Amino acid sequence: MPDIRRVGLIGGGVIGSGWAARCLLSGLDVDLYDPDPEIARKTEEVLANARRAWGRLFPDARPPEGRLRIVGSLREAVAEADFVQESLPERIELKRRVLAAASRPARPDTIFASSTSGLLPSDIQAEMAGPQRLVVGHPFNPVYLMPLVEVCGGALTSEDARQRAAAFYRSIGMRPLMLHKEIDGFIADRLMEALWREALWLVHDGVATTAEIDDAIRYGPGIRWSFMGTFLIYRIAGGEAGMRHFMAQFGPALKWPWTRLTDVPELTEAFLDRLAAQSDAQAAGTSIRDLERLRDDCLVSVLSALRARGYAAGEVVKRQEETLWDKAQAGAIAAIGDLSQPLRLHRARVEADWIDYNGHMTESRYLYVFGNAADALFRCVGIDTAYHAAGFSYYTVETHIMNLAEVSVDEPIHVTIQVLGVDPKRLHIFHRLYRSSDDRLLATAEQMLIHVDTRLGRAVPADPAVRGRLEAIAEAQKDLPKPPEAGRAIGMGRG
Ligand SMILES: NC(=O)C1=CN([C@@H]2O[C@H](COP(=O)(O)OP(=O)(O)OC[C@H]3O[C@@H](n4cnc5c(N)ncnc54)[C@H](O)[C@@H]3O)[C@@H](O)[C@H]2O)C=CC1
Ligand SMILES: C[N+](C)(C)CC(=O)CC(=O)[O-]
Repeated sequence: MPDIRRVGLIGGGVIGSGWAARCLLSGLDVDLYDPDPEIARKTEEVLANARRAWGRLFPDARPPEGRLRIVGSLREAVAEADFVQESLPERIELKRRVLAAASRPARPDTIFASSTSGLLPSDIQAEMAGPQRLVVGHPFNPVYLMPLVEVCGGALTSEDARQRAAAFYRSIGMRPLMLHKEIDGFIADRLMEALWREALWLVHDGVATTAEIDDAIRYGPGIRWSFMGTFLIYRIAGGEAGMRHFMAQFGPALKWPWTRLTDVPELTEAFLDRLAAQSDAQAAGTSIRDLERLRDDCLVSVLSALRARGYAAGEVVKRQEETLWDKAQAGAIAAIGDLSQPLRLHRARVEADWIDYNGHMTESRYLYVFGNAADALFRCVGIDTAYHAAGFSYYTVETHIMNLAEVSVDEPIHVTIQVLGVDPKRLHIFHRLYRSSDDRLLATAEQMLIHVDTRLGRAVPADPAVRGRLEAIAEAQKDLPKPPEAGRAIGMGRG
């Protein structure tokens, strides 16, 4: 197959512009034909959003962008293209006619793909020159971010065309799902359509509002679906006995009025055997407890990302965290008892996304962990959400980290804090980060923090009660030896 360098796009609406963005950001040239007089502006606007999103997803891994040419005819869009993606309105006669016309001036080896959401490729390819090269490549909105593309051939499509299309999609960072049967709506739209039809009935019957139905998805099963789909999640829900047990428990509900979709398959032994066998193969020998841990880790990742956004389920998690902090903080300093030793206030586990290409915790995560440890100290001396809401906080103005040993994924770690000095506006602390399994010292950090009025943006004295608690710690620790790393400057010495 010749390298795909130039992509022809027919139609540049919601989906066509998404294809343009994915291809251009992957470094490919794009020739786009769309008779809409606003096409240049609309494509540029989508491209700007796509650049923004890719800039966050792949900050340093971006090839030079491809060149976008908005062309004035179908012929120009396909004549030099190595691959053509059609994203016309969902009308079979239009797609059939335009693709037939586009197939003639194109090179005979150019693959054609249709973005159709559910029309059959056999119906689309009928009048093309070289119909064997037409596949459906059904994407998801926004095309520049969603990895899935369903690849479906028609009666005349060659296996070579399906494979070449799949290889192209992989090369631009997508996950092709190869359909074994040509079927209206393919796989994903069939699933979404079932949910959609049920949702419309719920609104129609006055059972729930559109917002309530969306909440039922986004605070609940939608979060799990994003990484495990439905079968693996239900396998876990079947407990140690897996899918067989799940079907025994919930199979009868298929006959109950739980849905408007009442046409359900008979649960014959043969069908149940097939389900259980496919589920076993999917789990590939992973135990139920391991699957539960994988599910939980993915949920934590998704919920943490949403928490950072403070959106949807992330907003609930954020509020819960604040409540937990405030509860944990109440009387925390009294609970410590002995303040005379460095305070062990923060523990964590090295997460998979903290690991860099060297296979150990990446440098920015050291500061992240020390920052979390300082936050734990603040909570323990009375700086809670109300304190922040009143407009007061400590800001870090200087940090010196020394990395002393490596740490790998999943290892438990903890931090101790020694208070080196406190005055009305300043706080001088020293962190030691340990691997908890063997108390190996991994890193140290010295920090200077300033108490600020966050609204005025300037240093002000800390609340007397907060300062009193910090001074009590400093007083209790005054006889501890000064850490040798504290006050150290970076330099080459005499070599
Ligand atoms: N919108 C969505 O969420 C998804 C849509 N799709 C599929 O993608 C295809 C396109 O859908 P959208 O982008 O949503 O539609 P759209 O209406 O946003 O875009 C269609 C574009 O085709 C252009 N067009 C009309 N006649 C044309 C012609 N003769 N030659 C060239 N361009 C022409 C229009 O000016 C318009 O810009 C459909 O087949 C749809 O089923 C697939 C996945 C998701
Ligand atoms: C609504 N839709 C059927 C056009 C949706 C799709 O085909 C895929 C998507 O992006 O949801």
